[in-house]
Amino acid sequence: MIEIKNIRKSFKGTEVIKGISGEFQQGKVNMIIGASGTGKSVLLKCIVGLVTPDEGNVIYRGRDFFNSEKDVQREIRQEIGMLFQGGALFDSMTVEKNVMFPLDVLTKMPSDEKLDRVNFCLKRVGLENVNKKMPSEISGGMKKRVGIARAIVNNSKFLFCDEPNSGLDPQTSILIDELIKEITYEYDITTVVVSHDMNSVVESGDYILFMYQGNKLWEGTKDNILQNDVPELQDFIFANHILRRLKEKA
Ligand SMILES: Nc1ncnc2c1ncn2[C@@H]1O[C@H](COP(=O)(O)OP(=O)(O)OP(=O)(O)O)[C@@H](O)[C@H]1O
Repeated sequence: MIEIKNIRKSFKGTEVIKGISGEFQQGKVNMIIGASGTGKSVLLKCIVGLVTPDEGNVIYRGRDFFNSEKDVQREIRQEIGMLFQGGALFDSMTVEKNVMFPLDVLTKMPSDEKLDRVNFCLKRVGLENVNKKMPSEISGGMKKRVGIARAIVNNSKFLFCDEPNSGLDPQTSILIDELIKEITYEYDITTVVVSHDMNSVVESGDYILFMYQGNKLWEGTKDNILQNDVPELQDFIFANHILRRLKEKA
């Protein structure tokens, strides 16, 4: 589990995260949702330690990240896998080298063991016989799969995904959502996904934190999000015309 407590962050006197708390459960897909510019990415960066909050705590299975010694912070960092927007693969490295990268940097594993682990993860995300391809030779959906393989290669306990569906067609988006869900449940990972894709939210959101202008306005699950009584969340959800029409018919 990851607990966040009263996170605040300002840039040049403007507060963009205004005291957010929440609990991201282990073995669940936890989602941070909200409109563009509302602070989702800044909150995610505070959680993974890329940005230091002005106030608040981020607690990884009992370890308070910002109040820990450097070696504990390093230990937590090694347990984190990240899937960045657009995949963020290294263009000059093969698929195999991309997935192996965290093992090269973070472990002293022998080469044959590293290769076995890379092959296992590539197979797990449905990719075989692509080891020697360059990122430019594979599709956007395949790049995301490679990104997921790289994020779990070091047996991550925490998986962060920033807009995993960006740039994908609706069918590929669904496959990527399914993969993130399956991996989360199978390996009992605490997964946190930043998204503004309502399809993903209603399919995957075991826990959902809705942000609006730096505040948490609602939290709940995919099973009760459509019954919320928060006008800002309703506007966010029903900005999707199909959902709006379904609501009007209901
Ligand atoms: N390093 C920074 N310096 C100053 N302002 C920043 C910085 N990073 C983010 N902001 C501001 O913080 C606010 C929230 O940005 P953020 O990127 O978290 O939004 P978001 O909800 O992730 O949006 P999107 O869905 O478009 O990615 C914005 O007003 C942005 O301009």
